[in-house]
Amino acid sequence: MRLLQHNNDGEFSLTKDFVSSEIPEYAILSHTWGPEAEEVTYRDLIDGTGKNKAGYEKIRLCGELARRDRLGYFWVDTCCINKANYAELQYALNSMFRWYRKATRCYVYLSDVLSPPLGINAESNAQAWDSEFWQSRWFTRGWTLQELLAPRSVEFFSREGLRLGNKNELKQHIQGITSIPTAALEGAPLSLFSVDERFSWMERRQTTLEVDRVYSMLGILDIKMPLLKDTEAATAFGRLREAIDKREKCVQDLRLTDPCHDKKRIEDTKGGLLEGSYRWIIDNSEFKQWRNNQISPLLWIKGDPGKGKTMLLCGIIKELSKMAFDEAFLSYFFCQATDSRINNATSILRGLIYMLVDQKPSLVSYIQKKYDHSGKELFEDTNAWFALSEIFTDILLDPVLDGTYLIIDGLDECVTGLSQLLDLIIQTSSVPFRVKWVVSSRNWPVIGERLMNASQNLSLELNAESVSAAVNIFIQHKVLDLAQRKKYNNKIQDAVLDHLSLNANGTFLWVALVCHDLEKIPRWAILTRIHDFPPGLDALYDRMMNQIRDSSYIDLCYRILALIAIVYRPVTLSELASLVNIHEDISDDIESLQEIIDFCGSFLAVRKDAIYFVHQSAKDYLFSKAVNEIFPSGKEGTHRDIFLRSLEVMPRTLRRDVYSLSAPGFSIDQFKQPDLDPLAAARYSCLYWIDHLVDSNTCDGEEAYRFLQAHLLHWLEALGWMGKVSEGIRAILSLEAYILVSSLLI
Ligand SMILES: Nc1ncnc2c1ncn2[C@@H]1O[C@H](COP(=O)(O)OP(=O)(O)OP(=O)(O)O)[C@@H](O)[C@H]1O
Repeated sequence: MRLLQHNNDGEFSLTKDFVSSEIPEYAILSHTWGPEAEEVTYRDLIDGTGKNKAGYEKIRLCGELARRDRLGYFWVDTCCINKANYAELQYALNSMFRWYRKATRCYVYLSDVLSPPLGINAESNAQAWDSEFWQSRWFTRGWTLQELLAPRSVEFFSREGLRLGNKNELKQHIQGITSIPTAALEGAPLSLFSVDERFSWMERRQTTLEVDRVYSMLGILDIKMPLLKDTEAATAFGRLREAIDKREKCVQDLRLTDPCHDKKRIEDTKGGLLEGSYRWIIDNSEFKQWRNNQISPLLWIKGDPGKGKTMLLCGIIKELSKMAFDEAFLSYFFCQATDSRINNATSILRGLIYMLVDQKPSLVSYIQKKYDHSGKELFEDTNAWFALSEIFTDILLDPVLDGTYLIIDGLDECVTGLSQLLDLIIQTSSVPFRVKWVVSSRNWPVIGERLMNASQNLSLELNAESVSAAVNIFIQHKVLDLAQRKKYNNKIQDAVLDHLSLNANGTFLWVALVCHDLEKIPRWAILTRIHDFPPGLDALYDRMMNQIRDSSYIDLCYRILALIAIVYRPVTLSELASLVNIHEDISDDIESLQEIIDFCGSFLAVRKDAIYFVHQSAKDYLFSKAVNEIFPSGKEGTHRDIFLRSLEVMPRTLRRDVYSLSAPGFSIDQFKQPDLDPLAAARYSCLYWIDHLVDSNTCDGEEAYRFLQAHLLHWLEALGWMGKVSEGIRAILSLEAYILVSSLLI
């Protein structure tokens, strides 16, 4: 970027061409062009001509204002770009938005607005000024749209160079003139506004050349385009739309889940984030050292189950999100072993990249070329990890991501590809990368061996005092809530508070589980039963298990727990009903299904119709301490049960034209799923029946063959409605491999 700088003689001259990382602070001018001959060009400045041109005055004004604001450099589009150089012009067109955004100050020179009123006749002058401002040509031109939106500080000046106000002070006027939402004027990320809405801001604006309307939108849409030849000008808008459509398709295919929604769901499932219980981290010395880059850009937060790592990371994200947009980007991922969509290294990379391109869409350029060759397969085939890690490292080298924060919660819950993920994290937390990482995990030696020396460590056990204080805040909050809802008197409230404080041992989860159980105990029984809750997570799980053993529904509870522990993604209540063979009369009765889940102690929780383990440690407990009871025929037996149940459920549901639409060729975009979805109970089975067959290790595909013979097309139709045909093809390929291996074994 070439800037202007004052000389000793009071005039100004061009500087060298700065590379991005070296650009000093500068001011920038926004104006409308007069007749071309009157504007000062790059050539004029090189040749020392142009002082007599009318355009010289506004450059001088910009220089004076920059000096007033203690800025040594300034930039003016008429003379800082050598338009005779094609490569430079192309670079400038694609960089203009960023240059306006990075400017410390932007001065808008309104050549058709006179100074605001002073002294006598102020009121009538004010009206004249008002109407000149509203009618100013500056608001009708194409390029000035990005000059209004991109910079943080925009000040308006009259023809005489007097200050009229800044973007914030004149916000009401500007909003009225342009119809641009106030949030966008206040600097909200433009990616929050739809592409169509952003196009609409340009609708009534003009540019000298039609093609400039396209170029002036590039930054606003955060897209890069090569310069078009004159012959291509007529199709410029079409090309821009096409580039945007291609980009959107690529991002859609990249998105597996939205980590932002996962975070909301996890926070909600865990009962909401309590501010007082995580704020200690902000003042923690290791955290501060990491923030100040003193030891390592990689912070590893480690602690035992239920110590509050996930919620702590939610809190850290909340704090980091308070940074101004564009100061740094923030991308995160919450890993959950219980959900096959978010429990592996490839999904983690997809999530992190998705969040980055969502905030900075032009980063898609690092993916687009490969995606244009391979389509969605790029993110899904056997080489997906390699392709994605290459894309990820390229993206992280982009200077625009300097100081970006990357966060992964639950490395111990990354079931596939943990080792390669750790390598990548360590690699990208060193020079030349300038991103900062926060990762969390349990105290697992396999993770410790890799991260211990490569990161700044923050152990929750070594910060026991802060964690205990945070747990106490959590206890007080939970007990107060219980006391209010269950109308405890002071004696009961104090007894609960005492028992929890004495036994929590710095473990949030223990408190959460006990409070969950206290909900079900009547007020009058609390004083006698509060001591039934032993300290320690495992002891609490033992107690829950004993309650199931003593209940009349032991068999049903075991089948449900086994199923929820084995499924590849959380199932809904109606899917559960169809998969564990619950009595037909209640399979549609949500309240009864919910009651059945309650029989499983506090191991399970239902959120938004989906069933989850209350915590990963509950599932771990079942696998380590109750595996023989829950899985009498081993895990393979449960896989086989789910497979066989799926083969019963699907034929009952799937049929030709399952939604009774009659018309062939019905577009999926026009389709609205009915409230009573005929596929509801069979969705899980359609997606995963083959995976369960494969994992059951049962050496015959006879049942599968019979099902496919009768229902292959029905199944494909159902997958089509679910938008999961490619998953079906992947499943068929794995069935084929499975049958092949099985037949060799026979
Ligand atoms: N700041 C907080 N606000 C509200 N609830 C919290 C907070 N911290 C912890 N909890 C409660 O404690 C429980 C356990 O916390 P969390 O899941 O964060 O532990 P964890 O250390 O990530 O466990 P694990 O390593 O086993 O996954 C949560 O389900 C929630 O109920």
